[in-house]
Amino acid sequence: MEDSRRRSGLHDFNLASRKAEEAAWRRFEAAEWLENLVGPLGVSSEPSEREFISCLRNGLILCNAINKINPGTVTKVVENSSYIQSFSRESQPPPAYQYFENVRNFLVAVEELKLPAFEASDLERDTLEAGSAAKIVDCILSLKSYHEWKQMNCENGFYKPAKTPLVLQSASRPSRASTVITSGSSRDLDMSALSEKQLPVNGENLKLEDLIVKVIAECMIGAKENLDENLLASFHNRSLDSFKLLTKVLSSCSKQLQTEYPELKSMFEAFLKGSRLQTHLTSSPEDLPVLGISQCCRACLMKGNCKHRQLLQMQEKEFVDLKDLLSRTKKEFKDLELQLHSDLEDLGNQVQEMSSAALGYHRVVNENRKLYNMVQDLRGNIRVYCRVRPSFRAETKDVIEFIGEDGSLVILDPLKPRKEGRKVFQFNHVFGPTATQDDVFKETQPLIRSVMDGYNVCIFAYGQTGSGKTHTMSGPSGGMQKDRGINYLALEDLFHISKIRSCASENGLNLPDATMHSVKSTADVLQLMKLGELNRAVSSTAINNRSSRSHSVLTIHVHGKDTSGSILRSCLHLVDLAGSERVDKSEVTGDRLKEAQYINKSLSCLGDVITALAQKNSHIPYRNSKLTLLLQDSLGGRAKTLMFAHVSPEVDFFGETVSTLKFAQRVSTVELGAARVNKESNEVMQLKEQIESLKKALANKEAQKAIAVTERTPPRTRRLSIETVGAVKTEKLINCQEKKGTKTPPVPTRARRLSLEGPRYGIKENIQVKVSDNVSQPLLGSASRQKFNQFRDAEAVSTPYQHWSSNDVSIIDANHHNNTPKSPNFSYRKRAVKSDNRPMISSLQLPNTPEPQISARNEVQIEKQSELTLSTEPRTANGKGSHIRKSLRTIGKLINGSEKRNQQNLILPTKGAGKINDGNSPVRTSTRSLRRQSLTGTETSGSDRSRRSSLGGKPTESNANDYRNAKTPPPIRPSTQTTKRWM
Ligand SMILES: Nc1ncnc2c1ncn2[C@@H]1O[C@H](COP(=O)(O)OP(=O)(O)OP(=O)(O)O)[C@@H](O)[C@H]1O
Repeated sequence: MEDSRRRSGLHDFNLASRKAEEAAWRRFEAAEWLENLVGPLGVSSEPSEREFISCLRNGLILCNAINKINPGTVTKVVENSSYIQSFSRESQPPPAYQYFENVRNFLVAVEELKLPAFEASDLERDTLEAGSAAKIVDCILSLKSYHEWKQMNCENGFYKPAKTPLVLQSASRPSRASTVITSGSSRDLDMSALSEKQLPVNGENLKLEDLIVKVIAECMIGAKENLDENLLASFHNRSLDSFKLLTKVLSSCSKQLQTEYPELKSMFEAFLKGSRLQTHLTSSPEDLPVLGISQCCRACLMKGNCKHRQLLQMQEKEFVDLKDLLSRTKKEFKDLELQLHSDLEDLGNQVQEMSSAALGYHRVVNENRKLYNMVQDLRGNIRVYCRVRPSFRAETKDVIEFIGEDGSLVILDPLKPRKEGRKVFQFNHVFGPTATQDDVFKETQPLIRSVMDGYNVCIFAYGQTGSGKTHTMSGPSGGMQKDRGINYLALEDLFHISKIRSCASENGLNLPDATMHSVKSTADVLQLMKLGELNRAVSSTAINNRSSRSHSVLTIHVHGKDTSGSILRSCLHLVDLAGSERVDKSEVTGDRLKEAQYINKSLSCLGDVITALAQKNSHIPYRNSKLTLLLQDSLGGRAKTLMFAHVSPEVDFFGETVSTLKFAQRVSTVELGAARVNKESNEVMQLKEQIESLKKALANKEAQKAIAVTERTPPRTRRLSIETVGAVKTEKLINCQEKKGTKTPPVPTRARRLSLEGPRYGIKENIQVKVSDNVSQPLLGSASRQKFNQFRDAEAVSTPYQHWSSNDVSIIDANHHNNTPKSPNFSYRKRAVKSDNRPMISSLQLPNTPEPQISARNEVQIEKQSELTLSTEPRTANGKGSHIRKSLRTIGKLINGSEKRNQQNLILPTKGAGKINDGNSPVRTSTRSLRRQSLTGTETSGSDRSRRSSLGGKPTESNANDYRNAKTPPPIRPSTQTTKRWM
């Protein structure tokens, strides 16, 4: 549609331009003829319409021309010269009517000759319009034809005004002159005159070419007679262009020439051959528009180099090319559009894929972390979580560079270039400064809950002073509800589970001790914890204005029975360690300094234990401090252990941060073996009961014997062992050993030391808060236990299937305080404690003097004692004693066979067990003391030299004051050094 419109537009343009050229051609011809006839016209050889008309306006040329053809036709011609002569004086142009006279005379003469005329107004400048010159040109060319005819016929014949096809259009316009001339139908015109004419002889005035053109023109006029009206109509309504018309006319001319002028045929052909017309006649239809112009461009035709045609051809070609280009571009555009659509679709799909991949990635990361933790559990590794507290100094730079979701932590040494100063650590999880207490608890919850399934769990917070340990374990001070720590949340959770499990059994078996009610809610325990918090030593240092000056241990014992009747016993230690500190930084003095030294010493012992565990040493120095002894079950008893390593983000503490992270890294390599459930089958329970009673009987017997022997013979101290001596003897032995400067003071000595300095520093007192007498008592005496068992068994029968018939929680708050007020609600006792970190052999309490109230924990210790006895060869024996021992041995074997775990946990005090420092310790004494010195800021000597900084590392006396040289744990075997990363 568009194409056809464009094509018709182009066709119109071609037609108009052809017409214009045609008119110009005729005008030039007229001008040329007039010039030849009357002399120079004063215009160019190819005048414009305006020029042409203006030169004819005065009618002088026209009158002269007609007078030349028919002399005397216009008798009175107003000449320019005469006019000039008559009006030169005034120098004014002649009036218009003078010119009009000339024109009118000329037009009258033309009309008399029956030639096409025009109107005088056509010569007026003002009325000049496009095409008005055509009538004038027609008139002049008719005059020319008449002149030529007159010359040819020499007055012999009758002139018929020629009307060439080229003037048909102008002639078709209604005009007075044409009406006159063409009053008769054009069909009335005949060629009779031409048929009568004689061909001019060669060599006459006319050239051959002119002659041929004349003949052709005549033929065309003649042929017009034969032309179809329709053909002419087609030409007028532009469905037939001039070229086709001319072609048709020429072909009829050619026929006519052949028939009428056979002698001209060859000449005609020769003419066509030499002229461009030949080309035009033989041109292909595509050249038709071009031909139209060429026809009109007579000058070009004559010269033989028509530039217009070439130009048009080029333009046509360009046009075709452009059309091609357009169609190609359109196609390309469509292709691009399609491509764009498909690309957008692809992009959408890719974005979707990527988002689902990202979701998948996060899922996989979480899954991997869980699996990693599972593997760690299976291997029995201590879990290590790292927590970075928020920075208190916004203006200083943080050393924390990156905290990964996968438990990776990158810190940056502020004094080194970025690349070299970067240190990467890997933990089970890292909590950033924005992590909330709930976030931390959520990660810890599964571990805490496993205590309800019979696993021992220990969670301890470690780190530099002021790094947020207490915040994690207890929350902000003052017992605020908001941001409560793990201690509170864990308790709440445990009680919640306990409640759910006991509700699950409508007639559930409750523990027989009704007094348990006092700790059935978190509030009860919180009460206890508040007591503990009150008793905890807290003071201000340069680093932390509420610095804990003692370790805090909250132990929750859980007792329960599963559906098979097996007893589950587990405990949860929640430990908030006192912070390691560089005394030069904390700027403590006096008592605070001593506290700091004790804190560092006990942490050092913890480091020793961790190192020994990491190196899988055969001997683990648990007994080197009260702290490690307390945590023995958790650190080596196949318990689930979690450590929170706390770091401060400030640049000032970079050294401490690195050392804490290194220590934590080492802790994470410790393999404790897969955790085990503390389950005792019914059979074992019965056997234990038996052992209990036998043991008691044996103890009574031996005590009596010992007294008798003491009375008879003086003590032989060298042969006494700590397992068999009586209290009095032991006292003596201790005194003796103290005099000798032994490194392992026996129990009573330590107890005495406690009374002297214990309440002041470090772990001073171990207050065991017994939640319920009724809970504890059955665990002690055999009579009570039997009673308990009977009750339990009876209840067990009545409730055939319950996963947990009930859970019972007893609590040992091992906070250390100076003056513990006796609470009427709770009974408590001082445990075997120590004021320093020397070993406490709590398991060596004399069997015949059991404390009236003893906790579940003590119960365990008693059990160990009995096993200890079983595995140790008795010094004295009589018939009865050996009999009892025999049966005990048998029972012990039974127990040992079914309860290997207890055996593994058992610390057998062999002859060398009382030593503080065993020879197996991998770190040299001197190195340890140097490390400790760097931490405590004091010279160490004697037995203190055997201690190692918990932070371990290289000797640092040379740079003890450099905070960047905080101690690092001692190197561990390459096999354990490898940072574990989750798959
Ligand atoms: N994650 C945390 N978000 C907000 N405040 C915190 C965070 N961790 C620690 N703090 C704040 O930092 C200060 C020091 O924390 P905290 O007393 O728990 O340190 P600590 O390691 O127990 O120190 P110390 O060993 O001296 O007892 C406290 O004011 C505490 O509220």
